[in-house]
Amino acid sequence: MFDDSTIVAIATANGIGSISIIRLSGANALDIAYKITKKEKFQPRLATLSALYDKENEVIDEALILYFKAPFSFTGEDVVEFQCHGGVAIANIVVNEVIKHGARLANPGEFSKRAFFNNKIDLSKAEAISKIIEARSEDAVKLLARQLKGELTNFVNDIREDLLFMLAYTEVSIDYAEEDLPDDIYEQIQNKMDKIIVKLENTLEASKRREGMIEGFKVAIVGKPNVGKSSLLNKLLNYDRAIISDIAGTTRDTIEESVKIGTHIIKIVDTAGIRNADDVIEKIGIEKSIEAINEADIVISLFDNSKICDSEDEKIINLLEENSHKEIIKVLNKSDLENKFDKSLIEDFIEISTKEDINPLVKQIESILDNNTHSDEMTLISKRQVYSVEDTLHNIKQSVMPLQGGELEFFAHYITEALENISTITRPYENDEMLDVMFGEFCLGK
Ligand SMILES: Nc1nc2c(c(=O)[nH]1)N(C=O)[C@@H](CNc1ccc(C(=O)N[C@@H](CCC(=O)O)C(=O)O)cc1)CN2
Ligand SMILES: Nc1nc2c(ncn2[C@@H]2O[C@H](COP(=O)(O)OP(=O)(O)OP(=O)(O)O)[C@@H](O)[C@H]2O)c(=O)[nH]1
Ligand SMILES: [Mg+2]
Repeated sequence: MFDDSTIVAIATANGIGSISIIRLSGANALDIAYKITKKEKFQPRLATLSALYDKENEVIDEALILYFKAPFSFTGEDVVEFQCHGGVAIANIVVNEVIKHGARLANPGEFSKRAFFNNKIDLSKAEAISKIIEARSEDAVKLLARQLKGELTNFVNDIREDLLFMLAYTEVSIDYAEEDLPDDIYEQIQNKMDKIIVKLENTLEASKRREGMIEGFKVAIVGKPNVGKSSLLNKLLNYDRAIISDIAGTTRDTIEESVKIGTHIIKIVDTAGIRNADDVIEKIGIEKSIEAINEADIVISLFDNSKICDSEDEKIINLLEENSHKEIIKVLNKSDLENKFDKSLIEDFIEISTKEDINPLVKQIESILDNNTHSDEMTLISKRQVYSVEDTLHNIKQSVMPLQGGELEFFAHYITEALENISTITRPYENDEMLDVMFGEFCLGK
């Protein structure tokens, strides 16, 4: 499936740090380590201090050597790690020397790919590793760590077991006479089927709700012109990102920036003001605001507390009602000025001023995100996983009718397809291209 060359890469980040790790994997890893250290033996899994030499016998560094004897390593092959002094210069010299001794530079994700093909990790775990490295919030890390520890693997295995049970039903029905089968076998199948359907639907729904945990939840700030949307964005970011002015229509395009709130990463979207405009550019801006509402996980709807509520505000209140399934936070801004807004028109609002402390709003955002993330529901972490579950669900639903009609061959056909689809989450077969693309997206040295 891949060549058996010995691969090498710097495993640590490219920059200044106290230690750099160079990782080697493959049949020649140990031999190369002997040559570079002039040693004759390494005890597996025991850190050994040694000088490293180049081909001219000059000392490169003093390093810790760690040998993992196959198959008990991350990749399942012989692995040697050189834990050197930090910085990119030493690490590059070591890599070059290792290459001179016959290793080649690893491709992105190649260590993980080998771990996968040697059955050390399945695909769901490989995906978790890849995403954990890029995760920007503690929440994302915790979610991904669960998948790395096998939560999705177990989920897939449970479903596979149930599907196999159902498939076995068709076998026994063919092999045995009707009267030898348990009376309730059909109900048992139907019960299992209903349970799987609910389980898969819940997982898809929970995963959709928690999509933002990895990439960041989207928070859109909307309102009519001049209510202080850009001022709020700047305040949340803690720097002057957007231009602010008292001229209505200052922001014309949407602005998106990431910031951390509590343990969550959010993407804040500042939008153009929503109003009845004739100006073409402004109209586009308004359409984009509506789009931002559609895409957002949380909508912050801003009103000007120093002005009397007008038809433009009402328009926004209507727009919010159309989106009442979303998390909406209604905010009365400019509360430092004389309050003129008719508060009976909206419920559950927060009063703030972007000139002062906006903590009540931040707390509210945090609490919504906490509620959406702090649960142990099974969560899918990639589009690939979502598609597999959707396809599986589809197959199972297709199998219901044939089961009821006693067409057991058709029933078995759909259940077999469901089995294949759910299995692709952990172990896709005959799909080299997809695997190449996937592992190619991993960071170098992983
Ligand atoms: N120095 C170092 N730290 C690291 C890694 C590494 O490769 N090197 N990892 C790289 O991602 C992660 C740890 N993951 C690892 C996973 C499996 C094995 C391993 O040797 N597995 C063997 C033995 C298992 C055991 O002793 O329980 C095996 O699976 O057979 C090593 C690291 C994070 N930290
Ligand atoms: N007194 C007071 N003025 C504010 C407050 N927030 C914003 N402003 C002022 O209101 C004006 C409009 O602020 P922006 O942040 O540009 O408003 P916007 O909603 O982004 O406006 P558009 O981009 O035109 O849609 C500016 O002059 C701000 O300084 C506030 O809490 N109190
Ligand atoms: Mg603005």
